[in-house]
Formats: sequence, C-alpha cells, structure tokens
Amino acid sequence: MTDEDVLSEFRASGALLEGHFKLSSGRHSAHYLQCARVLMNAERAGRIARAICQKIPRDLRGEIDVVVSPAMGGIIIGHEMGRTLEKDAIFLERPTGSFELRRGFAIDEGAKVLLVEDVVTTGLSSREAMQAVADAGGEVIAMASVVDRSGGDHGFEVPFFPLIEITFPTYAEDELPEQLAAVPITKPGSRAA
Ligand SMILES: O=P(O)(O)OC[C@H]1O[C@H](OP(=O)(O)OP(=O)(O)O)[C@H](O)[C@@H]1O
Ligand SMILES: O=C(O)c1cc(=O)[nH]c(=O)[nH]1
Ligand SMILES: [Mg+2]
Repeated sequence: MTDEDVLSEFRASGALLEGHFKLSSGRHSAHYLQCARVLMNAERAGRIARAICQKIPRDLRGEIDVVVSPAMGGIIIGHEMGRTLEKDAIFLERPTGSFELRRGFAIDEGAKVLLVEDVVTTGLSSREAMQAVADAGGEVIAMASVVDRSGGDHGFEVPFFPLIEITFPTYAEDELPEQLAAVPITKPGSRAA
C-alpha cells in the first residue's frame, strides 16, 4: 500500500479528525487519527496488517514467537498481525494505570515478541508496553504500527515498522496556539487522565 492508499482508507472511513484533541501523552493536537474507524472493517484491517507485515524483513518476521499489543488501540491490529504471521496475539491492559497481562495470557521466558500499536505519537505507551513485556519474561525484537506520528522521536531501541508516517504538530498544555485553545477539548483515548 502506498501512503496515498493508506490515507484514502483513513479518509474513506472518517478516521482523519480535526478539532482539539488531548492525546494519551497529555499533549494537544488539532489532528487525530481514529484508527478504530479504519480497523472496524475486518477485511480492511486484514489488508492493513498484511501491508505492515510486508515491511518487516523476512528473516526478522521468521523470528517472531508471539504478537503483543497494548489495549485498547493495539488489539485489533495486533490480532490481524497475528493472523498474518500465524502466531498467537495477546494484549496488555492497564486497569490500574500500568500495563499488565491478564485473562490467562503469559509470555514464555525468552519468547521473541513483535509489539504492535495502532498509533505512535511520543512512543511513551509503546515504551511502557515494552517494559511490561520484559517484566513478563519476553524479548521485544521489533515494533510495528499503523501510524507513526512521532517524527522519529520515539526512543525505540528496536527496529520500527510503521505502515505510514504522518507528522501533525502537537503542543504542551501551556503552549497552545490561541486558535486551538478556543476549540473545546476531546479526549478520544482510554488512558486515565
Ligand atoms: O505514543 P504515545 O504518545 O504513547 O501515544 C500513542 C498511544 O495513544 C493511544 O492510546 P491511548 O492511551 O489513547 O489509549 P487506547 O489505546 O486505550 O485508546 C494509541 O492507541 C497509542 O497507544
Ligand atoms: O497520541 C495519541 O494519543 C493518539 C494520536 C492519534 O492521532 N490517534 C490516536 O489514536 N492516538
Ligand atoms: Mg493505545
């Protein structure tokens, strides 16, 4: 899929939002990519997962034992990546604020993990998820996402394979442009404020 193909999928599914959004990191943006709308169609989600898989070199792909995703946003794309790679896909949740495996999920000691997200903005959620995988005994060998809006500033120490890179400006709470500050805030994600 070309970048234009991916953007067309976002536009067609009403996933390219404009307004005033408080992001997971606490930063603010006039743009939001609502991946859940892109992934709500199973056929499209599968196509997107296959396109991400193609970005991962074959030898690295062959090393993956299990796919792990941070809830909520990572679950659907992680599941579809698991289908494509023919590996199990499990997810991390943060019911009390930090990521943990629940529902009987476990990672074999030393298992090689592909971490899969929907969006990477600051990379904070992904880095927290990587730590949770390490704490559970796994080794994250690569990271993948539908969208990378980090501009390269994600701090990952493993190879990263986003389907598309889109860099929209983000702002700290105390540096909001006047025009953005005038728009009511929406917080679409599920991380506790
Ligand atoms: O790179 P970051 O700055 O951490 O931002 C990206 C994260 O934010 C969103 O999740 P969110 O915490 O909003 O919760 P959700 O996945 O449950 O919707 C998205 O799904 C990523 O996990
Ligand atoms: O940083 C985020 O929280 C974020 C940004 C974005 O564009 N889409 C999303 O789902 N989360
Ligand atoms: Mg998330």
